[in-house]
Amino acid sequence: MGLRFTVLGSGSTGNATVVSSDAATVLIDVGLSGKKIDELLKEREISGEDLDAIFVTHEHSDHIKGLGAFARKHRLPVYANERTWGAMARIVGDIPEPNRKVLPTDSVMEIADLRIESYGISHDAVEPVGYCFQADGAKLSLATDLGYVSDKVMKQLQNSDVMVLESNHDVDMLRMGRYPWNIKRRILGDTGHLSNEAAGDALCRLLTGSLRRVYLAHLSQEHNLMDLAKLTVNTVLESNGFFYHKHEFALCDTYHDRPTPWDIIK
Ligand SMILES: O=c1ccn([C@@H]2O[C@H](COP(=O)(O)O)[C@@H](O)[C@H]2O)c(=O)[nH]1
Repeated sequence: MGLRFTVLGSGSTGNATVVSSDAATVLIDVGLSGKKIDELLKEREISGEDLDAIFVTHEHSDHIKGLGAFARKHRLPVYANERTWGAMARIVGDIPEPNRKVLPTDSVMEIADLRIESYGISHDAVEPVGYCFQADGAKLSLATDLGYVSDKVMKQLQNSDVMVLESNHDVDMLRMGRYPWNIKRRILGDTGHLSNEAAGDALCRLLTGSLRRVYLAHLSQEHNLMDLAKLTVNTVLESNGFFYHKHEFALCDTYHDRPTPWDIIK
């Protein structure tokens, strides 16, 4: 069991993911209440006491809603870049100084045998990041809240074994949906969220290496369906000549209201 993870919740109602190596366990984002995170951890047979640290992607409430309460309750160190700390200070409240850890964007650190790398992404937060994790020769990449996938991000995601990739909306459903135009424009823009097609396009450039599973994540409950997201991503892949067998590669589900099973990458 060298590297494993579970997505506890995914979507604009709250995001949180646990990544675990042989000797370290970390939580990425606390976008649900602290109480809910405790319940979800219990469902996956771990607890806040098993965690070594929390890593924050950005200051939007669906990523930090329960951060302050959860970090205080379990006395956990919290890692974020300097500007994200500034932007979330008021929402998060008091985190004791020794547990306020600054991890600059595009830097690498290690907790025991788990290597953690942050990378900058395009989203309308002050300095949003994604994270890649490596242990025991395996690589997991988390890539959500992306307006678009830049060449730099693409390079960062290369050689992943498993990815959690945003597939937020179906563009036609969003265009015809009930959100006000300014919000639609934001979601569709370069600092918004990845569509199903954009996720498919990104995968066409990533499916050449070791990639075995991609969890489609941060799906809109208004403007998407898991089956539609998978169909669209598959259609983009096939129209670009990528045909695969189930045992070689799989698209997997995430949920807004329940955790994914533990995925044991290695
Ligand atoms: O009334 C709203 C609804 C949503 N948003 C933001 O839009 C994106 C996409 O939301 P989905 O729930 O995935 O459709 C997300 O960032 C929401 O926070 C909004 O600003 N106002």
